[in-house]
Amino acid sequence: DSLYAAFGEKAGLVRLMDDFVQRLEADGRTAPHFKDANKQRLKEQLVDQVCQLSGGPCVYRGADMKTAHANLDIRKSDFNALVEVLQQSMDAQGIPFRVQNQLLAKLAPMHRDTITVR
Ligand code: HEM
Repeated sequence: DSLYAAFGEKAGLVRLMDDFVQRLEADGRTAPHFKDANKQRLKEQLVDQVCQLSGGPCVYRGADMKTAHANLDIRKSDFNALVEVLQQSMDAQGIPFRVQNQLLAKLAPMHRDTITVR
């Protein structure tokens, strides 16, 4: 079965990203970064991006990761905090650990383009 199916297809991803962005705004480590973000657009782009990455029928049309994060002050610790919040969110949605790790493996290499402060 595809990873997309394991995430509950489009409806599951919409639920996940709603919850994820809410947690990003609530967590003291990530909140400052997302204070001025367009949360609705961000959620939609995350749904499309993860839908495509997980083998779903979507096409991600947002900015490439380097461009999207270029003007943001993102450190390795911020990246790690975001991944931890995503894990909390996937736990809350009942996503199996094995499935969580399959997504995290696809996101991990993006540290190169999203961490802007070395
Ligand atoms: C695997 C890691 C990451 C992925 C997959 C990811 C994904 C995305 C996507 C898809 C967008 C939307 C691009 C667009 O609208 O065209 C975005 C924007 C953004 N991301 Fe990330 N991101 C990652 C890491 C981070 C980290 C670590 C932070 C900060 C803690 C961060 C903060 C932001 C902010 C503030 C925006 C802009 C929102 C706005 O201005 O409306 N991202 N990201």
